[in-house]
Amino acid sequence: MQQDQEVAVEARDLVKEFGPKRAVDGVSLSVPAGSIFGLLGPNGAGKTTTLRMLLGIIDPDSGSRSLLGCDQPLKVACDVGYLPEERGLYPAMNAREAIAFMGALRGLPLAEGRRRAVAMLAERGLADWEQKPIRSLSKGQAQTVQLLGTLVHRPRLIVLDEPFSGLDAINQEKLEALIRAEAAAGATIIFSTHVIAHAERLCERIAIIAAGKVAFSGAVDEARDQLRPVVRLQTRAAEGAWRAALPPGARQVGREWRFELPPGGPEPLLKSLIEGGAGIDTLSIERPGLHDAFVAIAGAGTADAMGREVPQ
Ligand SMILES: Nc1ncnc2c1ncn2[C@@H]1O[C@H](COP(=O)(O)OP(=O)(O)OP(=O)(O)O)[C@@H](O)[C@H]1O
Repeated sequence: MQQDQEVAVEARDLVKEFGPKRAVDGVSLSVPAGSIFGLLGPNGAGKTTTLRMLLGIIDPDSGSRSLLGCDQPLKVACDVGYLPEERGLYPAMNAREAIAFMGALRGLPLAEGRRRAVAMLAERGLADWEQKPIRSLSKGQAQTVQLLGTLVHRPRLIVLDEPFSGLDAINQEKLEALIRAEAAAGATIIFSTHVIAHAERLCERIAIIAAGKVAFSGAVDEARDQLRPVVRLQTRAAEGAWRAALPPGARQVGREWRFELPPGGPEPLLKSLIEGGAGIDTLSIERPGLHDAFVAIAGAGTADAMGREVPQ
C-alpha cells in the first residue's frame, strides 16, 4: 500500500493568528484514508480555519500539513472536493450548469460534468431541477446542488464545512447516507460540525477542537471509553444493607438510582444488591454516549456551546 493510501490527511502543529487572535493554536491530526472524520467544536473554535489551512486556501503561520501524500495541498486540488461554510452559486446558472461548472474548476471537462450532473440529479429524483436557475431553488435545494458540484469530479478527499446546517431533518438523513456511500466507495471524508450527534452516528474518528486547540483526537470509541458505564437501578426496598453497594457518587432521580459502574464490574454489584435485599425492579448498564464523553473531555461550558440536534 502506498503511503498516501494509509493517511489521507495529516496536520502537524498548525498555528494561525489573525491580528491578536490566535484562531488555531497547535492543531495536529491524522485522518486515515477511506475514513469519515469529524471535526467537532463550538462556533469560533477554529474548525474552518483548520480546514482552510489543510486545503491550502490559507497558509499556516507555522506547522505543516500533508494532503493525499503531498505537502502542497493545491497540487492535489483536482482530487479534493470542498463544500465551504459560506454557500454560494451563481444565481442565474441552472442546476446542471452549476454542478458542471464546479467540476470544471477541479479539472473535469464541462461536457462530462454536464453528463454527470444530469445523472446525479436523476438518481435523486431531482431531474426537474436540471434547467432551473439556482435563484428559483430554496436555500436547502441550492445547498444540495452545491454538494453535488462538490462531488461531481469524484474526489478522493471530500471536505465539508458544517454540511448539515441549513438542512431539514430529512435532508440531513440523506446527507448522512451520501457521506456513508462516498466512504464505502473509497473516499475520505472530513466534516466539521457543532452537533455531536452527527459525528456520533457517522464517524470512526474525531477531533474535538476548543479555543483553537485539539482537546481530543482519536476513535469515537476511545473517547467514549474515557467514561465508565452508567448504571440505572430501581429497587422495591427503599433502605437496607444493599445501599452499601452504591458508590459514593450515586444520585437519585425520582425512583431511579444513577451511578458509574464500580470498577469490579456488574457481578459483585448484582450480588451485593441481591444479598442486601434490594429487590431489583429494573437495572440497566449503559455505555456513555459521545455527548457525555465530550463533556468530560472539553468541559460542560464547551459542550453547552455546541448545537443540539435541531434541524435549522
Ligand atoms: N479572516 C479572519 N480574520 C480575523 N479573525 C478570524 C478570521 N477567520 C477566523 N477568525 C477568528 O478565528 C476564530 C476561529 O474561527 P473559525 O471560523 O475557524 O471557527 P469555527 O470553529 O469554524 O467556527 P464557526 O463554525 O463559527 O465558523 C474566531 O474567533 C474567528 O472570529
